[in-house]
Amino acid sequence: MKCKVEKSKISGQIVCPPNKSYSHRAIFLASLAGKNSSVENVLLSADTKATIETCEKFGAEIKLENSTIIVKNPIKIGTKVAEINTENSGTTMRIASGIASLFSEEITLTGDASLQKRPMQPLLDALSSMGAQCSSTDGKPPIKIKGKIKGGEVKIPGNFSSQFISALLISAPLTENGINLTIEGNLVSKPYLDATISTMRKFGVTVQTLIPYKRYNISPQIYKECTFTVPIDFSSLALLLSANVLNGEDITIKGNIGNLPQGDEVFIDFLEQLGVQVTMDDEQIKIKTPEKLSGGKFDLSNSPDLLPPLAILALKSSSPIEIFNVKHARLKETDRIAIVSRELVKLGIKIQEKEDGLILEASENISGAELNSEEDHRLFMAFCIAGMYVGNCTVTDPESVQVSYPNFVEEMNRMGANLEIQ
Ligand SMILES: O=C(O)C1=C[C@@H](OP(=O)(O)O)[C@@H](O)[C@H](O)C1
Ligand SMILES: C=C(OP(=O)(O)O)C(=O)O
Repeated sequence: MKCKVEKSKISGQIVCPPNKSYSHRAIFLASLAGKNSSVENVLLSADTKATIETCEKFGAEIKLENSTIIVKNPIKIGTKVAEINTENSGTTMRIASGIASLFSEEITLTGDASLQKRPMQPLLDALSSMGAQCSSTDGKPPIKIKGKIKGGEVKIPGNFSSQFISALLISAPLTENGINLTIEGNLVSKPYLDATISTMRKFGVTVQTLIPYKRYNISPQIYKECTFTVPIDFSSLALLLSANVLNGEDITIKGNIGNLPQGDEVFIDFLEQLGVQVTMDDEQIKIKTPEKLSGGKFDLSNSPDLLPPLAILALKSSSPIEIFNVKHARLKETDRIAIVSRELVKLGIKIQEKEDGLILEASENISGAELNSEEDHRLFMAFCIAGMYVGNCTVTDPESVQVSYPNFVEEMNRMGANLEIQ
């Protein structure tokens, strides 16, 4: 399927979707805690449904009431587990692998074609060093894990994905000995580790930080019952804000902003650097956009998911937008550096692809094109927003929005966009 995109102006109010990363973490931790933990304002998307189904396979009983998840019975370590398929969700795959290592029976985890290309070896090596037997296809899913790990000293490289470290932290309190964790090299996507630790704290577990983003100690503990409320998703908000900058007229974005750490909040600073005025309180965000953005250099090491919404702002920028320090964006649902470079050039943006980022500059000749999003939800949404600015575009794979923002197309059209699924 594809989506035809005509030049569009959008206006009015829109509610930002709940946060995907916190929904995953809270569903897992509520399922590991005692009876009757709940997660309010949970994101219900294909990725978070994969997490719910994974917890059910691990033996949890979960009830859904409107947008609240209630765990009737927690995960039972030792339940006989059939194969787990986490579909397109890297977060689910990584955290579930950590939990699988607490079971003594072998568990197979797999995912869709995209997930089968994403790295798992550093996490499997870390679990093996604690006594698990792990196998995989070239370090990628499908993988097999046979625990059970007892904990102890573990080392893991930080330069591929913070999700490996989140996975070890979440499983650590449930090991016999606890875990002493050392992160080797520079850690990417650091705020996602803060998100993991904050969520663990809400569920009554303490992570001792010996050296931030380097050394952690987690003693044996139990997760305690909690009612967790999920805040808005700054990664989805970044897409809404870039839609507003390129195509918006008097838009108000609503949602529970909360005070939990979110690396992608830095998008607000990026917009200000580009010359956009942002007004924000606890419940809503409004912006005022200049005729032309001013360009600049942006370090996305801690916020890789901002690459698509930031890259498309080059369309309205008088100077280049340089994105750097984000080689790990190549390890997502697609190689986002390569695909953004390959596709946005079709609109007439001049692009230099670097190993760790992109330099993008608008040209005189901006025109519509057929854009291939390669079934990557963030690329599909960013390309549609770019298409709304340029006009006369098509973007492939509209169904990918199910992963993080299921009603994206309907919401854009409600606000006046001209997106037609064909
Ligand atoms: O833990 C998480 O919820 C996530 C961590 C980040 O991945 P990496 O740590 O692999 O960069 C981010 O890109 C992803 O969308 C969600
Ligand atoms: C990379 C992403 O998610 P995950 O790693 O969970 O697949 C994403 O949502 O952009």
